Amino acid sequence: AQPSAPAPISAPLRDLEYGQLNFLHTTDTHGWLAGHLHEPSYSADWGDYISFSLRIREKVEAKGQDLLVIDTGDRVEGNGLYDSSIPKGIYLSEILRHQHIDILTSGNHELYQQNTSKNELLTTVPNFRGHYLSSNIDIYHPKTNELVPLAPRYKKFTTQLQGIRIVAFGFLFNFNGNYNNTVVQPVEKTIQESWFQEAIQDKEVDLFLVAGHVPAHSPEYRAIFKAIRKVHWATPIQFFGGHQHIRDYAQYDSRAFALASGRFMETIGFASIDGLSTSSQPSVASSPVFKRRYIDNNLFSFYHHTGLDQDTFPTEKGREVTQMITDARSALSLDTVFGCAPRNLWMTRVPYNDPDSIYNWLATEVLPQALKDESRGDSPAVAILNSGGIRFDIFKGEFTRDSAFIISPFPNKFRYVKDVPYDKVQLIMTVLNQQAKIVSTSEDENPYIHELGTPGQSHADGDYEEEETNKATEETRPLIIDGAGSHQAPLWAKRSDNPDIFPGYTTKDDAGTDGDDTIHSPVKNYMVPNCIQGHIPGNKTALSETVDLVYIEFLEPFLVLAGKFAQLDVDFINESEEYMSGVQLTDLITTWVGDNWKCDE
Ligand SMILES: O=c1ccn([C@@H]2O[C@H](COP(=O)(O)O)[C@@H](O)[C@H]2O)c(=O)[nH]1
Repeated sequence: AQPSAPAPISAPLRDLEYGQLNFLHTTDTHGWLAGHLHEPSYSADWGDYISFSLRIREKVEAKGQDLLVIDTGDRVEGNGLYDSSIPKGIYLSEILRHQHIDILTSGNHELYQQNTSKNELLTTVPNFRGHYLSSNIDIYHPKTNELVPLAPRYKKFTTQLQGIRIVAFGFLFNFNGNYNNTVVQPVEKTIQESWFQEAIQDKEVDLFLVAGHVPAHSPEYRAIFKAIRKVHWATPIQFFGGHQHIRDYAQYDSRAFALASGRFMETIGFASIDGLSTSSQPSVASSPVFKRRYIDNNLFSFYHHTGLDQDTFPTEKGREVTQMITDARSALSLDTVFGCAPRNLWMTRVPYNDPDSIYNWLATEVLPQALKDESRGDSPAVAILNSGGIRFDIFKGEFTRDSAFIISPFPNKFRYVKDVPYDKVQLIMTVLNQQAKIVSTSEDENPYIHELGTPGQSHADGDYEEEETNKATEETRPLIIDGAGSHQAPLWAKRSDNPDIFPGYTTKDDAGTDGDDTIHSPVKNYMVPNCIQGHIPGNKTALSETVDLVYIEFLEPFLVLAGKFAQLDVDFINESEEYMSGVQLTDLITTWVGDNWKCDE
């Protein structure tokens, strides 16, 4: 773990249930390779994960079993380790490559910016040659401008020890927010292509392995499942997915399961299958048995599952990578302090209009006080942000350069159109928040396009409180211990009634409620709107009838549609101009923090 990471806390654990074939899975790591430096439950780093997978490999191979390591994308955007370097990702790419990954795929975040996908093609794909798969993404090659697959479409291989014959694919969900140097083909169309149909005709297959940046429960995975089942009524299928930032496990039939392993290096997913045929034993009598476990990413869990301790667990490679991360964080000055947060500010743990909501803080303090384009004189403005652009909580204590990128990693600037009737702005807000389907930018029924809000909640089941004004009660508020001095406050505390249990993941999935390795008490979450607004009154106290409509540029395609619906006669693309030229939301936040959150001497 990193030198400043908190020590993990002991807790009751469920064991891993190994099988003939075992998997470790990460997804949506978003640059958090240093682990969480304020949360003991997730405080292991990528070096520890490397040691963990090496130790698990030793353990399973000693029993003649196999291990495969999977990563399903969104490795970038979301942490200073990736976003603060110039160019972005130079340290992250080097750190990542030290993990042996058997199958990896691209997420949507690898494709938002031109440089990110270019870096994927020229650096990450070669670093993981033979392992990176891209079944439905093409890229215009930066040198030839020819449209080429980002990586091979699929591969067939056999496992090292048992010779399990696997056909593997690597998909991305039907994403259409990519920069125009890449092309994402819808999954449903891709599976009609001849290469896919030929790949699934193979009769010498013991397992289909579908890795992808695709939710475990999704129309895309159902389509792939159906396509394979048309040809193979009984061959086991193991899907690995992601994108929604949740722990999830979907059962498609008794021989097809999908695992999603959370977000931000909080979770190491584990899956196993027993009862598979192999090249030397092509038919098996029994049905395969599938298992899953979500491991909290910390050393207490890692020691427990490997049966090792602080002396015997670390590997040389793991230690080296931990040091690489420390060096990179130092070179990037990620611990530079901009100010000290006087309290915790939450994304979804309190209602969004609560004084402790990060969105309330942005709407009532940061936007009104820091967003001002001098060239607009006294003109009042209403500024709109999508809540999904904010990615993490702020903990009481030091607010660092790393915190800024963790909260707001995207290089999004502000734009505005002038003289918009205030009532039209409010109508647009209603459309964005309540009529998500209307602002779908796709002709097709696309279940992800309206993800203006925070990733997990657009697909939340019963875990989110709908009632926005509902106040969290004492016992449902996360239990906090204030950090000493100006240090950040850790996000945990043991409960006095049950000293072994503290708040964390309590996952419900298609296999039940016993998936998490660590037994936790639940944390309550509240729905937040897709978009929030801040009022910038200028020198006037009351809002006049027309305002500057200021918006974060990510919202533009959605505003075009919402504007039409609100019968606002504005051409957002051609009539808008930059507001506070060159300033990004991240800059606005850091400036406000520097001006307002002084640290006590
Ligand atoms: O420039 C950007 C890019 C993305 N967003 C927000 O992020 C989600 C997608 O993130 P996932 O991790 O893939 O869920 C997107 O829907 C936006 O809400 C952004 O605000 N700005």
